[in-house]
Amino acid sequence: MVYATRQLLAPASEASDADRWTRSPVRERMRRMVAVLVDRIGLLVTNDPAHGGPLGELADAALVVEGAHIAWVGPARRAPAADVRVDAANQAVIPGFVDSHTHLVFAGDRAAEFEARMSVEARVSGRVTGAGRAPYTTGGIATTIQATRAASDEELQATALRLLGEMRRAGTTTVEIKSGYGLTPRDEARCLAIAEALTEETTYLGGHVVPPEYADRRDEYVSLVCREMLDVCAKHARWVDVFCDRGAFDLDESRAILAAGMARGLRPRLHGNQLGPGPGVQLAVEVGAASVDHCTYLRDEDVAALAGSETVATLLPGAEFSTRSPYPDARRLLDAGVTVALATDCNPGTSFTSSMPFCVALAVREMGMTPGEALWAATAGGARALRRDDIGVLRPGARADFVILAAPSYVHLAYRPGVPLAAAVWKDGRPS
Ligand SMILES: N=CN[C@@H](CCC(=O)O)C(=O)O
Ligand SMILES: [Zn+2]
Repeated sequence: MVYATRQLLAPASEASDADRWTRSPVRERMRRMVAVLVDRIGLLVTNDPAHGGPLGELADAALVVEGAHIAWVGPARRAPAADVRVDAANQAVIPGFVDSHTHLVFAGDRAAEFEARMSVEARVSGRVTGAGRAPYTTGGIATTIQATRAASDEELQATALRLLGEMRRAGTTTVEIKSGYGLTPRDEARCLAIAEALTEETTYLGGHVVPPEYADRRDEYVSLVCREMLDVCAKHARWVDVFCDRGAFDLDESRAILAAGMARGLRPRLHGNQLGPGPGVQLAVEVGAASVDHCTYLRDEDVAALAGSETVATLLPGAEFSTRSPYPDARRLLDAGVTVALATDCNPGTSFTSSMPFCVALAVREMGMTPGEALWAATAGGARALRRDDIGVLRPGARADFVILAAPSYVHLAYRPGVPLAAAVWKDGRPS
């Protein structure tokens, strides 16, 4: 089982023998005592600058796992003794991907919307051109809201679990999950409760769009998001997010939604500058957001504001791919000194991919990132976007989340696009 959801959701009184064993302190102590040596790593990416450069690469390396954490990292010839040895067969090992932006709790399918968007463009222009003929609009979100409200908890959970399984098999070991397709107090709270059973990184996105029933009562909806909806959602979330963009929320509305969440102890992050230039980036910097996500349309002052801040620019190339929009200019951000992360934005409307390797390949091919920069952004960058220092890095004390690739180098993630290269994925010190 990739995620121990059943144990998390099952009331204690209903625990089976297997559940009791899974949680038993004896098992936990036994697990901690076993040291696992991952040996013969041809190329180890640690993301620890102590080993040189941002990627902290080590050739002919090894690492030792104890319990859920990394205990030792270094040259294979100096590896300490261990209880169990795993042979990496001279392949590359990288930190697990940190997918810091996903919308996994939803129901329904929008393949028809995608097909129409692709087909209209081709028919109008007579050939496939860039964006502008049939651009993505936020209108399609209503389709997913309707399906999500109609779905049972079990259906929503099953979809999220299926997507998490896809992610894990591709090498992702940490996932942020947003609400945002319920948009009633009851539906947002149940979406977040489902997300909370799957990850620590949950995000309240009642401010995704104004749902159709509030179309003529925007102020009432913003008030609902800031009060009654937040009241029932805050306990399930670590983060508050808002979609500050054309067709979603304006600057004042977005500021109010973030302020309300922050007053309840949630930490801010934003969707911004996806559909056009706008105030999202400036607002993110103003409120000290951990991340502003999309960043497709940036003015010079936006880049400068990010460069002078702790706010990460999280780029979501799956969205530009699936909406046939211009890609964000990662090179411009990196050259200005901005911290860049990559994430999938997995959602049924703009980016129905669960694959971080696909996003890495797009970032390298289309956004001016080197393979090394893209790998860092998909691992350490994602960790920064979640303000975490225990993931996205392989050093003693960090979580033992890593991927043994079926490749001699991480460069293959972009060099061999679409090819499943995650040979083994370890999460919390265990292969999964
Ligand atoms: N940009 C806003 N929200 C999603 C898309 C939502 C949808 O179309 O369903 C995104 O991150 O791309
Ligand atoms: Zn999103």
